[in-house]
Amino acid sequence: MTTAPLVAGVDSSTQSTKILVCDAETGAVVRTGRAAHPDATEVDPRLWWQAFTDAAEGILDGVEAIGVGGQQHGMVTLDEAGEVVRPALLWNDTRSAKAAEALVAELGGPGTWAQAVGSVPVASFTVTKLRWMAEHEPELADRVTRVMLPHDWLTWRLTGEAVTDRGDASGTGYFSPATNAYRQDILERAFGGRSPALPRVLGPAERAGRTLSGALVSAGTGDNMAAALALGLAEGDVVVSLGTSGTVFGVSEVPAADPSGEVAGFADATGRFLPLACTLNAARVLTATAAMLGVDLAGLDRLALAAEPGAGGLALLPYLDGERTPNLPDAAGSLHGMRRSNMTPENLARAAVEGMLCGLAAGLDAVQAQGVTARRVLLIGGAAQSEAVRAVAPIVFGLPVAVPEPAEHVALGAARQAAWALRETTEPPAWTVKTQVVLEESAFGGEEIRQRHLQLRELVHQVSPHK
Ligand SMILES: Nc1ncnc2c1ncn2[C@@H]1O[C@H](COP(=O)(O)OP(=O)(O)O)[C@@H](O)[C@H]1O
Ligand SMILES: O=C(CO)[C@@H](O)[C@H](O)COP(=O)(O)O
Repeated sequence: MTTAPLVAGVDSSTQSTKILVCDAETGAVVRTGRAAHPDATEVDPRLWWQAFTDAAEGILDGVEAIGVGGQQHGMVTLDEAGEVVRPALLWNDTRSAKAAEALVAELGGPGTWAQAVGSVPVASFTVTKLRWMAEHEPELADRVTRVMLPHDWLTWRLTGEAVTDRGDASGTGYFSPATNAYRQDILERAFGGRSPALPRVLGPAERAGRTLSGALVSAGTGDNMAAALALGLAEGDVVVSLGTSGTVFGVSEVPAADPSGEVAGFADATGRFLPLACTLNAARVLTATAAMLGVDLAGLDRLALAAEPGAGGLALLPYLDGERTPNLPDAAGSLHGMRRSNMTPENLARAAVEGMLCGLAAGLDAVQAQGVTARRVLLIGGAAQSEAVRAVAPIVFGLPVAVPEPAEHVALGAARQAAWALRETTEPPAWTVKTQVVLEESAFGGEEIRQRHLQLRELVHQVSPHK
């Protein structure tokens, strides 16, 4: 009997590093590892390396190939000696919001950006962080000779090669997914005329290099692209991922260019495109609400499930960390519609779940407006494990919701990419994803909940300093 090679997939996301060691033929998970990241919006990349080595402790024996999926957009700056110049600014750091506004205006407005790089940059995008650094830390900016994304930096630590893929590159704001080329002019304009080196963009199954111990390393990609690769998205499938960020995306054969900025026209990890809408407030809305109510996440589920759909008229607009879509970086959350009769822990728990999902429902509309067909939602990410989220999602989305078997889908996709690079085949290996439950859509109450959420959004937009 021959045994299949082992491959490893790494998910270096906002809150933690997770590693899956998988059978390269079937994708069956053989071993797992995990380590936490600091809770901050700027993080020294060396802490990600530490988390990687902690999570990898004792599980990589016999692994022939590794792929790295990473949180998108983070700005990693390196000097001549390859040392980190400053802590990385993460996708959820909103300090570059003004820089984003200025850059959008300078290049000719949102439509010009959407055509140039597929997306209208907001504070999340790397290009705006470089502008912020050029303006606020010019002496540090002068020392920067190389710029990378989080997954690029980990791949570089593993192989010594400065490489990326078009999926993650498409979140920088200086790479065009439509032409597969960097926009050096945009990079230089943003970074005050400086011209740092950028990682070489590899094809989907190309090899980045080898680790010191000889394991092959694949190109790696952004975390959402890795999840899409794990799930092998078909036409009609739309993913809703509920991690630190909430994302909605589907695979497309054509690039998106949404001048409203609601949808980012990313590339995927297979040579196609990944139109995506992203909110800043997802799983942590639930942890914050649970803490406020003095319960754990299971307790929050029980409370939310004990309330009626619509939470008795209570609505939560969960802009707890500001918001990205809609672009309201300085906004705070709002609780609306309070009456003596509805101010119960049950309704508050329900309003948190509904409010979080309504933000994603707006993203679903926006992604569909960009030509993505949605016949079912695949629910993934940490908060997809919540019973209340599973109950409310089909109501709010008005679509059947399938929950793939619990797995770290980003790490799984990175492992699948590693197996693909190992085999050097034209298509990724045929791993199958099992669906755990399918929840039928429910027309009951969804439209009313969404409408109330939209009205509350309008109210908040009127008083927000950015709109
Ligand atoms: N059963 C659950 N109910 C609600 N939230 C959950 C549950 N299990 C995990 N989470 C949340 O999921 C988040 C982690 O999800 P994950 O997708 O790993 O995030 P990230 O990729 O951003 O690091 C945490 O905020 C955690 O509280
Ligand atoms: O910025 C985006 C997508 O554009 C985020 O989705 C990040 O990629 C972080 O992902 P999580 O750690 O929340 O999964």
